[in-house]
Amino acid sequence: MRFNSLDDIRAFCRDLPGGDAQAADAAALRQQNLTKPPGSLGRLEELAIWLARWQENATPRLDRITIAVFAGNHGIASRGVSAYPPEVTAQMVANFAAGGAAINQIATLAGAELRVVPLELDRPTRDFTVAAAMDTEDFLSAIDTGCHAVANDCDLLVVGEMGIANTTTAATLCAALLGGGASHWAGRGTGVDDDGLSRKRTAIEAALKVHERLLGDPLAVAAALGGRELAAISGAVLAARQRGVPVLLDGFVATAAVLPLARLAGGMLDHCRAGHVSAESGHRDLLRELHLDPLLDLNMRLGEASGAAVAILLLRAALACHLGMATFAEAGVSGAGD
Ligand SMILES: Cc1cc2ncn([C@H]3O[C@H](COP(=O)(O)O)[C@@H](O)[C@H]3O)c2cc1C
Ligand SMILES: O=C(O)c1cccnc1
Repeated sequence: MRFNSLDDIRAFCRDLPGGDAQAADAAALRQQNLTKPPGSLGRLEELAIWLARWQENATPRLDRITIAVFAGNHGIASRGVSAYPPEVTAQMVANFAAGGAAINQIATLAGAELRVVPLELDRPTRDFTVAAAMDTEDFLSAIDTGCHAVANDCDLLVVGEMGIANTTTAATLCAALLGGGASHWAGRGTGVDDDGLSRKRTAIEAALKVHERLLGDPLAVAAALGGRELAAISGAVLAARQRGVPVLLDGFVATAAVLPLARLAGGMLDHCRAGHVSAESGHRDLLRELHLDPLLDLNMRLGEASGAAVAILLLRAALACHLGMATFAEAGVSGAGD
């Protein structure tokens, strides 16, 4: 799939694929017949049914899981909004390739393929307190990169990011599209001190002023106040919707990346689940705004898809029960009131 204009994206969002209701009904019926009191596996039951709906298959699979970590650099990093220098983005991309990051360990444990996608790291986006971070062409190109990260035969997509200063970008998108002010959405990210947090708030406020006239247009906001790796995440989420691939979102940054899409169309994130709620302040409120109930709450605040990757293990538990358990009839177990 290729979006040649912002209007192409808007058109796709107006006519979203709805998943397979029959596959979901069949999976729900199977859950009723498995050897357990109805509902006793709690959210694991709902997760199995959700996989069936969005894979369009009553017998869902988790044979091929892709974790896509998109990386980008941000002009706003020059404002002293991160505890780390921008070189760390490329250095961590090298660390992912060498197998030395947290996500490498969790991906291996979860049986998932890790795909790291750097987006023009030596050409940071513009400082959005001065000008638009990206022009439309740049934004669409990042969306396209995200679309290409989703294979047709993928059973589950997990999205995350690496980009020094991108918690400022994420907070700016939230403030622009949800209101509430810079202080509400700015958190400590990699661990900025009080001065750093204050620089973050100042940058967000300046950006909101400079781009005030765009604030009613979610895609214009995503281009002017976003980042390439966030745009790529939204592209991957769009492609997943088209290709019948359910998605796990990682933390604050990955969730903020899809906020502009959610503003375009109710139901846009129905094929997505929040893998976890990050300790980054703002994530819990953002999830509430998007009606996403996180699967895990582990006080993690790393990014790089790590929280969502841990949640793959829960999906594997849900699927193992769904596919492997016996029904009451098969096991000769009496039902309630038999
Ligand atoms: C060594 C290291 C590894 C990381 N892995 C993810 N992030 C996370 O931290 C960054 C966002 O925080 P801020 O907005 O404060 O810069 C992103 O790159 C994010 O993925 C990391 C950050 C560091 C330093
Ligand atoms: O929740 C996140 O996405 C996050 C938190 C801190 C640093 N980087 C990312």
